[in-house]
Amino acid sequence: MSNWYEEISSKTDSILEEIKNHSFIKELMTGTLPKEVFYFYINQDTIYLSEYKKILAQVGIKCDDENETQFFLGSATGIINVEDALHQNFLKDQETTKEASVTCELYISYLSRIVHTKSVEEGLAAVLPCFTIYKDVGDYILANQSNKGDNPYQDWINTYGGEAFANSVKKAIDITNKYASNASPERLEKMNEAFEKASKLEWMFWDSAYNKEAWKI
Ligand SMILES: Cc1ncc(CO)c(N)n1
Repeated sequence: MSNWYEEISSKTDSILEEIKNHSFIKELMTGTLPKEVFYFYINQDTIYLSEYKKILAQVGIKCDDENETQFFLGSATGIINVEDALHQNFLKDQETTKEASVTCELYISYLSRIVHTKSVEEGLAAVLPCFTIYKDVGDYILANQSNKGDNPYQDWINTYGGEAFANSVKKAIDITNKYASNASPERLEKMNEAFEKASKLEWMFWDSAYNKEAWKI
């Protein structure tokens, strides 16, 4: 019997395919991604994660089961501590900015609006691609790369392709499926829209880093 996540991931499969085929991901896999592009990405991702922590905590507060709240609060602190360490490691000795790019600002603002002004179901659907897409990309690279020994980005790849992250992604999916199973058709439609929009924003986030996106003014 299929569940909400299976259905929405098959509907948005083309976005995931576009992400896997993006030059950013292809070059990350071969290790040929220019260093300055990766630094731009990690710098923006540091800014993104500092807001995403708060967004996850907010989703957790809205859940009505204590274990679910614990899971999201734990994700906000635990997983992101791991990611922060990864980021600090890659960014050491690099010049950094505190200014979010247009796309980073858009993604953070979108998630924040959904979790603060919409239903818990929509909030869960909006934050889910951050879990699932990174896991899918991590697994995809691990399964297809031929240079595990000498890829400068291997620590990044292992973080998202690893088992610890997979467990946490599974839990996020299970919680969201549970809420979806009790949602009205109207609310399910909103969940689908949120999942799709956040998935597109994931693609845009990588694309904006690849092009070192600048504010027009
Ligand atoms: C933009 C973005 N989405 C998802 C993740 C995974 O946590 C991340 N580090 N950055």
